[in-house]
Amino acid sequence: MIGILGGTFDPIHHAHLRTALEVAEHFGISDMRLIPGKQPPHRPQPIARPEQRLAMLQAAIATEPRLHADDRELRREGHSYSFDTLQTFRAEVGNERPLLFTLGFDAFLHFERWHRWDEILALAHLVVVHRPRYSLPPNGWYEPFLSTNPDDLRATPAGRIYLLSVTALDISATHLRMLLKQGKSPRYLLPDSVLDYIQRHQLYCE
Ligand SMILES: Nc1ncnc2c1ncn2[C@@H]1O[C@H](COP(=O)(O)OP(=O)(O)OP(=O)(O)O)[C@@H](O)[C@H]1O
Ligand SMILES: O=C(O)c1ccc[n+]([C@@H]2O[C@H](COP(=O)([O-])O)[C@@H](O)[C@H]2O)c1
Repeated sequence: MIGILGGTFDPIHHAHLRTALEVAEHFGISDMRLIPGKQPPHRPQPIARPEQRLAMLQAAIATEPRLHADDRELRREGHSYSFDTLQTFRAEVGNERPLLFTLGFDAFLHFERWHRWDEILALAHLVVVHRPRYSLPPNGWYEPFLSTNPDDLRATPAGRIYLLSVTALDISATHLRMLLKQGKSPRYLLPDSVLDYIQRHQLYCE
């Protein structure tokens, strides 16, 4: 089983890290990939450069062996579509190994607008994690795909949607960038190693 958490990570924060770790522990995953997007679709483009977002991610996960920084989207030109990313995983690991693509409620609410969204479940399972202030509408398109049994996801390579409560942390990168712009400290909302990097490179201050 390979776990995947994609994001803009501008910058990475404790809610991303807890989500990645809690998904890994819930499913017993030893290889959880955090994948920064080079050109994230459907949102304003990041402020920090791709290599800076990767460096902050690497600093954040340096001491946790289950979490791995994966730079495949940074090596690809154009929009960082998840469908394309998942296809590269399938080319590497074949069609049998379960892939667990993790995303928060906020991202999942727009899933039907994603590039080739209706083909993504043929490539991976989706683990949709709770995020404070967001909820899913009842009777959504996704209901026939829901599973509540982790063994279902272990037994098949793709095709299920699993809702998971993770520690509720109302942290967003937008809020962290706003604090920094206002000259306030985001300390304790993200790892000190990431804050050190931000300060050394004077990121998000204007
Ligand atoms: N506080 C949180 N709780 C649960 N999931 C989260 C949280 N923050 C981010 N995520 C999830 O992590 C993934 C990457 O998120 P992203 O890098 O866009 O962070 P963000 O804090 O939402 O950033 P921004 O404020 O810049 O949009 C998405 O799937 C998102 O839903
Ligand atoms: O593939 C798409 O069309 C698509 C559209 C929006 C978001 N995503 C993915 O969703 C993840 C979270 O995105 P974001 O913008 O919240 O950082 C990240 O892996 C993105 O690549 C993917």
